[in-house]
Amino acid sequence: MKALTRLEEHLGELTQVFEQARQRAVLQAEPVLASYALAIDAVDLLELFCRVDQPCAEAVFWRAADGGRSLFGWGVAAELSGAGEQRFASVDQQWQHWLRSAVIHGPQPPLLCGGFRFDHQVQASSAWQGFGDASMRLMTLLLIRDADACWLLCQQLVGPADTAQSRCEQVLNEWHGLMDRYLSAPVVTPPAQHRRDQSLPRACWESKIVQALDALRDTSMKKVVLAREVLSEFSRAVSPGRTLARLASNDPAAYLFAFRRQQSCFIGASPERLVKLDGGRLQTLALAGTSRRDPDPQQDAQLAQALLDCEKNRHEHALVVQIIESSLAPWASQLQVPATPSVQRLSRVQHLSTVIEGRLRPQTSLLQVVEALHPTPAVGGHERQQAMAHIRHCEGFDRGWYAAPLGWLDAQGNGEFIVGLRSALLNGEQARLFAGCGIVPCSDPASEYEETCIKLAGMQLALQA
Ligand SMILES: C=C(O[C@H]1C=CC=C(C(=O)O)[C@@H]1O)C(=O)O
Repeated sequence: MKALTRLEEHLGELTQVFEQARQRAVLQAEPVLASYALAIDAVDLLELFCRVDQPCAEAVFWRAADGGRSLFGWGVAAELSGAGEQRFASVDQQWQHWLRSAVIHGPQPPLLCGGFRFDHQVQASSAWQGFGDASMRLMTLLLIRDADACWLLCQQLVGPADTAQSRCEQVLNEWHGLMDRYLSAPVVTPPAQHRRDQSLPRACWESKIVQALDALRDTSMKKVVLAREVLSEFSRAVSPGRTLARLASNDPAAYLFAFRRQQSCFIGASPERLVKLDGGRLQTLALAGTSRRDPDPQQDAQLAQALLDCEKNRHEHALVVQIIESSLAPWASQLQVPATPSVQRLSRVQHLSTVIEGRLRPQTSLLQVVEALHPTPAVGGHERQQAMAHIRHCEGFDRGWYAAPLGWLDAQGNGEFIVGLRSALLNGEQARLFAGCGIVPCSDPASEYEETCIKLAGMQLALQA
């Protein structure tokens, strides 16, 4: 807590940074990005997220699966958005534009975090209002933790008509709001009791799989991923903090994320990295092919071996590897692609997984790679346009940010995006849960349905009182 109260001591420097940005903004006649970072004592960012768990907070939490970087963002200073086909490019261009004149101070560069809608061609349903086709936010306060090092980043967009003082005040107001919530006694609300679930009846969903199998037989489409949405209702508002804490303890090997926007929170524990970029080194992951886990280690090892030996799962997986490799080729060199997959174990499921590494080509940005990869056949299908059209016409609900790229990028071009799987959209007493499966010609509708149930179980457990 001591670590979190030092901002006032830096007010002089903070004002100087904002003043410099204001002067540039006057010269350029447009707002200028200003960021000020300072090292602070290590803070448990998950605990921070849980303690400031109150409705209407604009907050973000993100934690890498390898226990690497965690982020906690509070308050929105500015947002880069985009719509339609150009959404990745337009965020990229606006970000580059801001960075050309930015005033940056301290040991961490400015950083955006947010996400992209799964399919920009589908109109957002009312549940997903506020999330956008592309929405990368400059959070007013961003806490970054890498291993034991921790930083506080204050970010603002300073306009020509602003004063440095007014910008400082905004940062301090957010800071005090955060501290008030953090330091006040936690509001202990009784846990929400699960009331009921609504979803497409099993037979109807399985008939969609039969329809997909027909399409795989009758067209040149080779794979399509179909998902289910389950609308769960609870006795009272579901707490994002409590849910996130449970996800963290139930599945420590997953990426954790929570995007709080107005009354809603998109939350999850995803096993799937889309792409990580660190100093030009690129890492991505092909993840497809699933089996359940078994509490008995011997049985569990047998299930893993059966997954590796299963022709259907190997085919489903190989398609993902092949497409990721070809999608990356224009953007990355020296690609290393292992010939055989390994097994990635999570608490409830195990997946076939292949780590793919390479070097980013010059003049290429992280968002160009994200755009090239999304949607991989692990969440869309192959051929991509055919599969997307099939999902659009047959799935029957709005995926929103489910199965979409979520993550962060910084002013040095580094960043990481994951795929928004094993997730739910919380809104008051309701939670929409999502899970899907890759359908290939020999898929069995009943087994696919059961696979979605296992994939949903992690979130269901986290939501349970
Ligand atoms: C689409 C999902 O999982 C994908 C990722 C891993 C394994 C998958 C599979 O085996 O079908 C899916 O492609 C989901 O969890 O909703």
